[in-house]
Formats: sequence, structure tokens, C-alpha cells
Amino acid sequence: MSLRGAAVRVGGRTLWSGVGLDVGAGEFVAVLGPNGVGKSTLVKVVLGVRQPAAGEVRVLGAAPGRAGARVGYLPQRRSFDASLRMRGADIVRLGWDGDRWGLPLPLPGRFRRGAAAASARIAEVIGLVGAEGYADRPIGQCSGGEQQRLLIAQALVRRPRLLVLDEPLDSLDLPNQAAVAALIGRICRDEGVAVMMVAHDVNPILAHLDRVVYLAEGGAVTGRPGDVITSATLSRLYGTPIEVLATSDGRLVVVGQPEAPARHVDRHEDGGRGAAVPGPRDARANVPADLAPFAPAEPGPSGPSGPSASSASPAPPASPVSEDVRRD
Ligand SMILES: Nc1ncnc2c1ncn2[C@@H]1O[C@H](COP(=O)(O)OP(=O)(O)OP(=O)(O)O)[C@@H](O)[C@H]1O
Repeated sequence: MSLRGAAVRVGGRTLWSGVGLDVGAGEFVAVLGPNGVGKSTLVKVVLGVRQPAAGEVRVLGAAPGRAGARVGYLPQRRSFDASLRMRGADIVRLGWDGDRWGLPLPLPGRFRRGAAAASARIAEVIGLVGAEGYADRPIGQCSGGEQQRLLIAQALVRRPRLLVLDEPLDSLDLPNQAAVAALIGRICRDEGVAVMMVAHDVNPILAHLDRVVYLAEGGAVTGRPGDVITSATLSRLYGTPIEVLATSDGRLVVVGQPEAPARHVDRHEDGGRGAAVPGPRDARANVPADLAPFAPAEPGPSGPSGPSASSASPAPPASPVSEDVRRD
């Protein structure tokens, strides 16, 4: 994947510009920055659902949106309703054939072989993410970390060469963040999959990263984490004094990073509506309309609090302490 001088405009304003980035096979890149800066919009540009206002974007040798199943996508987190009866393995299967409609028919010979290949691949990715122990359990009864592993398996099932993950660690506890980060790092290295991950906290993935893209209103900095996440670089990017502190256990704490711009409105709102639990055929009902083609497995809202409560909340008041610090 490559971006050259890319810029994006939303609602008449430029979110970011001058973004240059290369992600090769087996490389792991994080997209960082405060709420509302345009991280998910960068994902949309890479998926081809939003056009850049300037610059060039290429994904797997073609314009964004042309790579089909060679791009795996995990949307921003939505948990499953506890009463949802679909098994974890069924959720993974939606990544294989969730975009097809109609009742399954009795299959003649050569199609049966295709079905056997699908089942074998589904079992393989379930093994890859270590979900064998709970893949037959209803997804609503799996823990947040287990659900996330199954969703990663779903995104991997069609053997993508690029995996795009929007805050996959959000709302997981620290041990699960570390475990899922390690899993993604392993998939990236062992399977040679390029990974672009949006993250609020770089620490769980720091050890696995090749590069980071730090977005700010108007601009961006790309480079190795040690070069970008520094007081000097981030202060320059945000035009305000920012301090990056390293704790004794190797974590980075960013102090003074600007918070959400006041005009940030949540664009995931559309995805959170609807009280009924749709069946597999309605799996995309709760995904923002513009990302629906990439997200076959969203079989239900998350209950009373709705999907991704943090992103649905109003922006917190400006604070001198970064998201990373407050979460801990
Ligand atoms: N379709 C749209 N129309 C108008 N504004 C939009 C649209 N989509 C996104 N925005 C705005 O663009 C900005 C960037 O949104 P985006 O979701 O990319 O930010 P983000 O960095 O991913 O935020 P968060 O960390 O909260 O998930 C926000 O201010 C958002 O309200």
C-alpha cells in the first residue's frame, strides 16, 4: 500500500494532508492521533470508500477498492448481544461467504469440494487465532477478547494480503490487548500480511510495529515509532508543547496531545441504530453504510449501550493528559 501526498477533505475542511506512507508485505503500521483527527477516514481512503482530495493512493497495485478479498477489514469494535445464538465459527464463515445471498442448495460434486475447502480454511484460521476452544460457542457468550480473535479470523479467512484494523484493541482489558496485539504481529510476520491498524494507545503494539503515522489537524508525520513519538516531533506536529515520557517498563506516555476538535461528530452513529438482532443475511445492517461492503459479519448491536460506547460519547473536555494516560 502506498500514499503519496495524500489529503482528504470532509465537510468542506481538510482533515489531513501531505500523508506519505508505504506498507510492504509483512509490515505493521499504526495510525495514531487524537479523536476526530481522521484516522478512520484514512481507513476509508485505503478501502476506496472515500476519495482523497489530493495525492495518489495505491493498494495492492491498484486504485483503492479494487483489491477485493485481498484486503481484510475489521471495523471499529462492536460487541455482540449476549443472546445472539450464532456460533463463533459461523461469524468466521461470514467472512468467506457472507456477501452471498439465498438459501444454500444441495451441491453437485465439484461445488461440494469448494464447500469442503471453505470449511478447511475456516478451521485453519480459527486455529491460527487460537479460537478452537470456543469457536462452537454462541458468539454472544464469548468474552470480548475471544470475540475479537474470531473477528480477526473472519477478516483473514479469504487470505488477504493487507489487513486493515480500526481500533481492534479498544475495550479489551490489558492482558487481552497484549494477546491480540501479539496475535496480529504474528500474522503479520508469519503470513507476510501487511497490517495497518488504527490505535488510540500505541503501547500494546509498540513492540510489533515497523512504522507509525501520527495524524494531526492538517498534517501528518510518518516514521519509525522511536523517531515519531518524541517530544520534539509531536510538539512540531501539533504546534504545542507535548512531552513524551518513557516509563520504566518501556511504555510511552504522551502528555499534552490535543483532544478531540470541538466539531467532531461521531460518524459511527448510523452504525449503532436498530434494536433487532439481525440474522446472518442482515449482517451488514449495523455497519456504517459506506463501509458495509467490507464488513459482512456484524450480526447484532451491542445491547443497551450500543456499539463502541466510547466513540458514541461526546468528546471529553480538553485535558492535558492523553487518552493513553486516562485509560490506565
Ligand atoms: N461523512 C462525514 N461528514 C462530515 N464529517 C465527517 C464525516 N465523516 C467523518 N467526519 C468528521 O471527520 C472527522 C474525522 O473523523 P474520523 O472518524 O476519521 O476520526 P478518528 O480520528 O477516527 O476519530 P476517533 O478516534 O474518535 O475514532 C471528525 O470530525 C468527523 O466528525
